[in-house]
Amino acid sequence: MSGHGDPIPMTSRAGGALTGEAHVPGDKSISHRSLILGAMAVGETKVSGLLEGQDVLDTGRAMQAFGAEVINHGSGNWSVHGVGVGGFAEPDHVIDCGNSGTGVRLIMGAMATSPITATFTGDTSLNGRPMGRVTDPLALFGTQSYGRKGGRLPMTIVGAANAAPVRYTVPMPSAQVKSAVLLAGLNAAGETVVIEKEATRDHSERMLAGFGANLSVDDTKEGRVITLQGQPELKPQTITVPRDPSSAAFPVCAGIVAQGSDVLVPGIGLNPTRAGLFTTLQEMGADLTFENMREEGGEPVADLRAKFSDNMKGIEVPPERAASMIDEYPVLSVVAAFATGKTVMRGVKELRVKESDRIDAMARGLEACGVTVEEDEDTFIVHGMGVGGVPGGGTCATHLDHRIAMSFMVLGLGTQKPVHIDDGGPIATSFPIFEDLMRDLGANITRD
Ligand SMILES: O=C(O)C1=C[C@@H](OP(=O)(O)O)[C@@H](O)[C@H](O)C1
Ligand SMILES: C=C(OP(=O)(O)O)C(=O)O
Repeated sequence: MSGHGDPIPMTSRAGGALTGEAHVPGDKSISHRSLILGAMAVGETKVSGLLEGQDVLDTGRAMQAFGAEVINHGSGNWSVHGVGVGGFAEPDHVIDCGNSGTGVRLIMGAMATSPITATFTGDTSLNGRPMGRVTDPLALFGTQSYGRKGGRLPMTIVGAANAAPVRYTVPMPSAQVKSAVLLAGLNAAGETVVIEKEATRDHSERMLAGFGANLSVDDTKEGRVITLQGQPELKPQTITVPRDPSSAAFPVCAGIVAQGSDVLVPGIGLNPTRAGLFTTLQEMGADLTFENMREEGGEPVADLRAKFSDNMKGIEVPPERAASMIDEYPVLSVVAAFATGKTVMRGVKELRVKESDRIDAMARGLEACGVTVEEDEDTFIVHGMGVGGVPGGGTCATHLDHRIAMSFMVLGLGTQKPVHIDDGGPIATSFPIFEDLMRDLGANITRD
């Protein structure tokens, strides 16, 4: 999906409590990986609860272009007939990854050590994002890349024949880069080692092990050292995709900021590499509780109960927590506007290379709604105005960024005047049922 349709301006207004249960869709990170690893296994992988957002649908189409069969059985049930490690066919058209950084970077890794050539593109947002962070380590395998200036898409990748394994320390906290190198290492004979100084989401490691790859993870002074034996035969799996904590963040934060609310968001994974937002909200004094704590598929899971919180304080978010909540800073900065005092977010420069520059997008939108912010390259500070104190009334630019769009819709549920966004279309990339789900809870969110 290289373009979007007409912009969809939207408005959210305060008024009325949000109540009931919010069943959020499947995890986006795990959905992408289910399709890609399914395509690299031999035989049929069955997936239930797949996120049917545009990002994941684009990855499914890409896997078909590389020769896998991807079948939609309805109601979130999909199957993938994989072609095996090293079995990708050369696509006969350009691979369009739409809005998805995860999709394009993981797929580049997955094809980088097969002797085939593929050209990748995306929408205006994705074509502005840096790909050098992936093509630099892929070059160590012998993979060649030809992109636009600054390592931007559209880009052609020429896969390496007979790739040698690599040892690579990821220079920034990025699960996408780590995963791209691991996926490339699958078709390199010998041991590929990836080292990350800060732990990032570990779905690739867990799922590779689940598919039968020989992989070990060691915590050392150097960091997390992941060692993968190349050229395994991956075994097809039956996967139940858990609900996405990054999507859960929106009804949870909406419940916290909308007067009188009591919202239950059931079945959310609390994998420590993903759950930083919920810890942060509790530290701020938000009325957020974990009910029915349990284990599912080896992961901690809980039902999250979020109630209107009128006594939150701004805090310093520890920078070492950033990777575990990287996609949640936009909506955290909304909650911070309703706290008293400053919320200081340091170590967040990765936000500048997401679907938009998320520090800039949130700063400008919050200012348009009467909130004072401060920023530097790596820091974002929101000056809270307390419950009832946030004016609202602005129109916020979403820059083809789903999380910016949803964050400002949450803001409007607690402000004095309505909050507008110029385009809610990108919400469909990760949370296609967002509007219906929020309205069912009682949120006043409308298309203009
Ligand atoms: O690996 C993944 O599934 C993701 C990794 C993160 O990106 P980075 O690797 O760029 O931090 C995150 O922002 C993205 O939404 C999903
Ligand atoms: C950053 C995100 O996704 P991606 O990098 O896959 O586009 C996100 O979903 O917030």
